[in-house]
Amino acid sequence: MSSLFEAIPFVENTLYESIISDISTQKYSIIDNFFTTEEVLALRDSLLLKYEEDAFKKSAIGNKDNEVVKKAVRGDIILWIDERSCNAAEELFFAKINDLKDYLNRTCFLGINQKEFHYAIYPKDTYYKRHLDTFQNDDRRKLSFVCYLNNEDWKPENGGELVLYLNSEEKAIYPFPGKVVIFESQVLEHEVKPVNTPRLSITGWLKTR
Ligand SMILES: O=C(O)CCC(=O)C(=O)O
Ligand SMILES: [Fe+2]
Repeated sequence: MSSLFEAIPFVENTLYESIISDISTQKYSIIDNFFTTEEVLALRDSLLLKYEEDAFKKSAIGNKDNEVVKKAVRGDIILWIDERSCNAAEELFFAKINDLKDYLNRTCFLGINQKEFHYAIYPKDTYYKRHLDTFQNDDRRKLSFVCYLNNEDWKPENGGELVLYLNSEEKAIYPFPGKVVIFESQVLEHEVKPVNTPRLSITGWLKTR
């Protein structure tokens, strides 16, 4: 008799295995070219178009039921992405995210069955102070996911490093285009250093119900 697991072919994915290994040993993983140059370009165009349409709003601290806008803590402006009404670029984005999510669920039994993603723009002189990505009234966020959509010529002098506060060191990560950073939402405190050139990204969370 064939078992349920034999019915679903499993192909090991080297990239995903290295992400899983990184997260289990150090609580975070950095993937330099998770998105191709073309994908970044399409997603950046999508972000900029929506910004021109004025769809962004000042981001808030707290979740959707408990929102307070606090400029002293974070200065980015955000736009949530609705997976049910995606454009072509966003569809490709979610195809990659869902593939990774399904792999994580099959290999790590994480039980991820929800996700939420938003575009973010950090205008000049904004930042996001040191924080954890979980809320007092909601601990469903398991993995945080940041994808940078900056121009190819982004320079370290532009600021906006993501700093992860590890046990023994502070890890600074430059927001180069196509790079993805994944980390454990409930464990790793982090911050975004002040930017002196607008900084573009998509941030999201893989969640349990
Ligand atoms: O953009 C980043 O590098 C991190 C953003 C962040 O920490 C957040 O939105 O919670
Ligand atoms: Fe965060």
